[in-house]
Amino acid sequence: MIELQEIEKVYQSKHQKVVGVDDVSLNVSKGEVYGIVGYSGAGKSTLLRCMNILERPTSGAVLVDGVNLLTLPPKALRTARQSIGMIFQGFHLVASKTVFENVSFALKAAGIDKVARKDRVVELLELVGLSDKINHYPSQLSGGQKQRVSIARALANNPKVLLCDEATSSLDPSTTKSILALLKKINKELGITIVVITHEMEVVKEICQRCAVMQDGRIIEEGPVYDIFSDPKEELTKNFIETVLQFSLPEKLLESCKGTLVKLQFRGKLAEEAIVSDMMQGFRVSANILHGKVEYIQDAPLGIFIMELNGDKDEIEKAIAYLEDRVKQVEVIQNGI
Ligand SMILES: Nc1ncnc2c1ncn2[C@@H]1O[C@H](COP(=O)(O)OP(=O)(O)OP(=O)(O)O)[C@@H](O)[C@H]1O
Repeated sequence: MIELQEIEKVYQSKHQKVVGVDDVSLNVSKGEVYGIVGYSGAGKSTLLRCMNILERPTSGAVLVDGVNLLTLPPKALRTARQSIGMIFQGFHLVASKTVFENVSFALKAAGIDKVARKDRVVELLELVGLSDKINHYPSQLSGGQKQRVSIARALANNPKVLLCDEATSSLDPSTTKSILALLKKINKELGITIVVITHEMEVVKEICQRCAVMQDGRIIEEGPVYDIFSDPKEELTKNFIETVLQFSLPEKLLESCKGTLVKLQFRGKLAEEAIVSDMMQGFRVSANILHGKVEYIQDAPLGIFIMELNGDKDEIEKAIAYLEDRVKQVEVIQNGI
């Protein structure tokens, strides 16, 4: 649905040159939710804005539904843009207009007549759960409600794609969850392709099927969200994963552990098997679980355990070999003292 080919965006001023996006190519498939994650300044917003030519890339090609937007004359580009909705962290609502007028405006701009506009606004507000706020002003709404209005406005002209620029970053955790649930519903029920940029890995975990990690204008890692969570390759990706999975142990606990510390990661069905108790029955070792959780990533389980093994060196080695054989992802984080 969206194909970026070798996108580069350079900001050139009199005294300096800043590379916002540096040679990025990626594909977002029709109907998927795709996440782009990175810290501030990584180039996420610039890249997202290149997808609807709010920002014109310095070089490269932007294909949306097979059409290279960079080759379109202004009028055709304006029409093509109607199939790409966008929402922002700051909502961008017009303060002096009611909810109805804010949503209706997008339809008016697309040349829809008054009667059809009214029906469509009512339908859209129902979809986002705000029918009772139709005559309210933005100042009378909470952050979550404002974002719902901006989602309704973005969907007004039946876009094929919805771009979300840090759409939940200014919302509290429970409002964030409800907005993410709404985005999920829009994706499932309306089949709209969604691209989200965020610095919150939790958002990626919650709604994305695939994601890319950006640093210094480049994509440093990309793949299915489950693979990124269960087997991150880059240090930065590991840091992002850590914010959700939090598998580090407190220093104090680490200091007091005298045994061998092992971290296990169970993918998919393995998370439901009794591997640790099988190991304890098979070998003369004791296992003290220091940390353990099963995280669900798009309904697929990912289990993480950190345990301390005690026993004879030989038995511990055999137990670890057994775990490696069954679990595959085993890391000895401290050898027994
Ligand atoms: N209009 C501009 N003029 C000059 N430099 C810019 C401009 N817009 C962005 N940049 C630079 O491009 C780089 C990427 O910025 P961008 O806003 O895309 O990052 P980001 O990952 O979205 O960060 P944030 O989450 O803080 O917005 C930064 O170094 C930024 O300073």
